[in-house]
Amino acid sequence: MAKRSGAARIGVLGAGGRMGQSIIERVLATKDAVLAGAAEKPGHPAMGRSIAPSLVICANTLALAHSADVLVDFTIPDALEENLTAACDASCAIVIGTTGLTPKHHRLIDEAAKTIAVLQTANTSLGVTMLAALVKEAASRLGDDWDIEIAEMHHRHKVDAPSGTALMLGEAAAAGRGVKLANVAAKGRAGADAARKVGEIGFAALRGGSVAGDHVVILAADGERLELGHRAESREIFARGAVRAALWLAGKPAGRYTMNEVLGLGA
Ligand SMILES: NC(=O)C1=CN([C@@H]2O[C@H](COP(=O)(O)OP(=O)(O)OC[C@H]3O[C@@H](n4cnc5c(N)ncnc54)[C@H](OP(=O)(O)O)[C@@H]3O)[C@@H](O)[C@H]2O)C=CC1
Ligand SMILES: O=C(O)C1=N[C@H](C(=O)O)C[C@H](O)C1
Repeated sequence: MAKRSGAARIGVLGAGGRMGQSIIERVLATKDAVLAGAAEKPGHPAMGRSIAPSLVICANTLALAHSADVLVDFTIPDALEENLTAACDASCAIVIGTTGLTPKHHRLIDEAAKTIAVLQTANTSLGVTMLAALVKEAASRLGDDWDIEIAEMHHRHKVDAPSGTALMLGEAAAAGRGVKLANVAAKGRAGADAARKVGEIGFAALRGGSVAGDHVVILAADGERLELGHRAESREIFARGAVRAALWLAGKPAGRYTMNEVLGLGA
């Protein structure tokens, strides 16, 4: 990947979306970043919209990848394969913030990371990255008699549940406990047979209004409760973290990187 010289050129995918718009603003306000362009899916109402002098939102992800050092993808899971293919074909790094990813998507990311630099995270904020480390530590030190539950609230438009961040915090708790999340996760309890099972990590998802993203991990024992949480006051924090990650990733050799590395918290 020899495309980089000077400021990093960033291409934004999902440019008409809530995060896409916020990331474009952040790139334009960042000294070391240059907006290479922005793309949306064909036929999107934002197509052709002006985003900077002589730059409009286009539908050609591959052309954008060729003109960028790094793509920033906050779109939908179904767009991931095409976005990774374009990034690999153009030898362009990619930051993936899209949530709702399945194991199949993670296999595609691992495969792409053999060719290009890829950073995937469900949450680009500094606070949540730190929170995940704290949750892992707490889960590893407190015994199995501490029940772990994760609650989150997001705006009324969010389509995936539990949030990618809630699942990431669940992974952190499970890793602290030395178990696999898939074996202990309880998502959306309901009905007359929903009593908590020993060792479960439970999830509750609330949706409403314009909430940017609230998460709390509750560790509950007999007689006491530890709550570790984070509240996003606006999408700006995610955009700030995404651009920071993009600048860090541009020019890196092929591999799969983490937000912890961007923030110097270790792999
Ligand atoms: N990692 C993090 O820190 C954060 C992650 N997210 C995640 O980012 C994703 C986007 O969130 P948000 O911006 O709120 O959602 P939006 O629905 O507002 O934006 C997604 C955009 O992507 C567009 N899109 C769909 N398919 C394609 C495609 N093939 N190519 C290019 N663009 C496409 C959508 O178009 P259309 O509307 O027509 O479908 C839409 O404009 C979600 O998965 C969300 O959970 C959000 C915040 C922070
Ligand atoms: O869709 C959102 O808005 C958000 N999605 C991410 C998630 O699923 O965790 C991150 C953040 O909480 C906002």
